[in-house]
Amino acid sequence: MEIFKDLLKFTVVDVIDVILVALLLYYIYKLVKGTVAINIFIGIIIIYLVWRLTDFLNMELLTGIFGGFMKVGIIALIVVFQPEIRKFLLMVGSTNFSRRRKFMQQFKFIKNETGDETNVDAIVSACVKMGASKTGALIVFERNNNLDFLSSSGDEMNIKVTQPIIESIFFKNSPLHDGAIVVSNNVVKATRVILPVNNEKNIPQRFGLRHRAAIGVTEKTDALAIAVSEETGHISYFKDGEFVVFENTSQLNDIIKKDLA
Ligand SMILES: Nc1ncnc2c1ncn2[C@@H]1O[C@H](COP(=O)(O)OP(=O)(O)OP(=O)(O)O)[C@@H](O)[C@H]1O
Repeated sequence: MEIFKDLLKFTVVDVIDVILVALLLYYIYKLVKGTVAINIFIGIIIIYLVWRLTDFLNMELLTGIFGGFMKVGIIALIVVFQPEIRKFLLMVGSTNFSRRRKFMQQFKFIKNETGDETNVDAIVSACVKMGASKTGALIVFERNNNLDFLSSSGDEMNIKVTQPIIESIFFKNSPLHDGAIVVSNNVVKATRVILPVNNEKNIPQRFGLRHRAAIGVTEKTDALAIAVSEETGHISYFKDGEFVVFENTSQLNDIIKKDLA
């Protein structure tokens, strides 16, 4: 009966509390989805639920054991989830709300602040041409995480994306061809950008620093990246620190457009 009485005392603050916890869990799940951390995350949820259950049933010994584990576990969690916590904090701290297209589109009648949609066709066509001429390229698409902290390592630019512009930047004799470019809302924001390199992943030997940089930036932020290999002319697409498989350039076009939507 006590439980029902408590349920009746459910206030608006409790509803908000539950919604916020659900949102938090959703974002944590999104961060660890597809990684080994997902199993640890599920394990922790199970232990937490068992702990609450034993507490509810007044099983003191088990509650003590699980409670003790949960308390010490916090430190272990910080160590185990260090990359995910870093990404989460970055996601919270550098979210560009103006770039939340879907959300902002609801307010289009007020003012269109979302900027132009990135011309993915022009970028993919440029990559195909650069691939054919074995011209190396590294293109990063900014999404919700602000990449200004990376762009500042390169040269600031403010130029609209077109196929010739992308090809000219990466043209071998161009002074801008080294490093990566950052594209946001159809604008090349920066060139010659140095990206964080991933040193851990066991990626095939034939992939060097360009590809490791593409993996690095996409696992540390929510950005997307395309790399064109100077050696093979092959185009690779990266999301969440992983290679994304595609069958042809038209499919690549569709995947990127969907990821940027
Ligand atoms: N951390 C980085 N940030 C941005 N660009 C980088 C970074 N590391 C390397 N690059 C770019 O990648 C270029 C080629 O590097 P590297 O040959 O090691 O890459 P790769 O993955 O083997 O690519 P490729 O198949 O084109 O040779 C560099 O000249 C530089 O322009």
